[in-house]
Amino acid sequence: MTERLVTLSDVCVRFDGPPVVDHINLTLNRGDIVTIIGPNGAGKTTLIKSVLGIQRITSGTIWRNPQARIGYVPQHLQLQPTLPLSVRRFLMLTGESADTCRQALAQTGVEHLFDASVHHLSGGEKQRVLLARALARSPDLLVLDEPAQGVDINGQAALYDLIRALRDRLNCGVIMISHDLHLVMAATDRVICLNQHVCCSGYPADISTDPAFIETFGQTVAESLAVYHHHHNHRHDLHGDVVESQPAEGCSHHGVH
Ligand SMILES: Nc1ncnc2c1ncn2[C@@H]1O[C@H](COP(=O)(O)OP(=O)(O)OP(=O)(O)O)[C@@H](O)[C@H]1O
Repeated sequence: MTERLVTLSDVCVRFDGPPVVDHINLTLNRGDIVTIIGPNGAGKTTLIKSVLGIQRITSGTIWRNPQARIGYVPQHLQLQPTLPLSVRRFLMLTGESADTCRQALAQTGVEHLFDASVHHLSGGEKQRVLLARALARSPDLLVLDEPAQGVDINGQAALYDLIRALRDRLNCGVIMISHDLHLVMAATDRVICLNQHVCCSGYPADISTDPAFIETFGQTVAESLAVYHHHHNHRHDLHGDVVESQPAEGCSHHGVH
């Protein structure tokens, strides 16, 4: 059975000028992987901060499943460089036990870094440690703001594979922001192309031929993604049964359900 984790209804966020997040409707269910793409300044981070409840919305409503635990990997992590801090201590700041933290680190493939200094991690190691911190809470919903930043291309593919595997293992929902369109096309279930409002949304393969996508990213980018057109036209429920496909939804000011 579909279990709803979060629903945004007609959500707008405005700072001083025009809305940064403009009339967004979105539902995320357990088991979904939804990726938000869009140009710089499109409101992606503001949108996921609204999902988390750390960004006040100007209008609309957000419903969160009260039972759902949320794990968050932020875009930037500011650590005081003069403060000695091991990965173990960093993870235990979540309030979870050393055992739980070590297991979370094992799930992201970097258990050997348990006693390393957080200040000496490579880009890819840091992202895996941040992911482990989010996993330590056994989340029902994982919220990831550019999880593959600072990671080389092979590492990025591995990280997206890991996120999919974690979704399968934990049966959680995932909402993330990504700038790597090729990896998004290959590794996500549903894409939302955001430019303040939802330009288009749907399956990755359908999205790249949507006029609103081409307008946002340009013909060259859209053509370079043509390789993904051999898409899956169905998906499976938790029992492996085929369920109805969802075509891409074009045009502005539309929601994603
Ligand atoms: N607290 C704030 N006060 C004022 N303006 C803000 C605030 N937070 C974000 N903005 C503005 O809202 C717009 C959207 O920012 P946001 O960080 O959501 O974009 P983004 O799509 O995540 O961008 P990027 O891809 O560059 O990370 C930007 O113009 C930004 O300057």
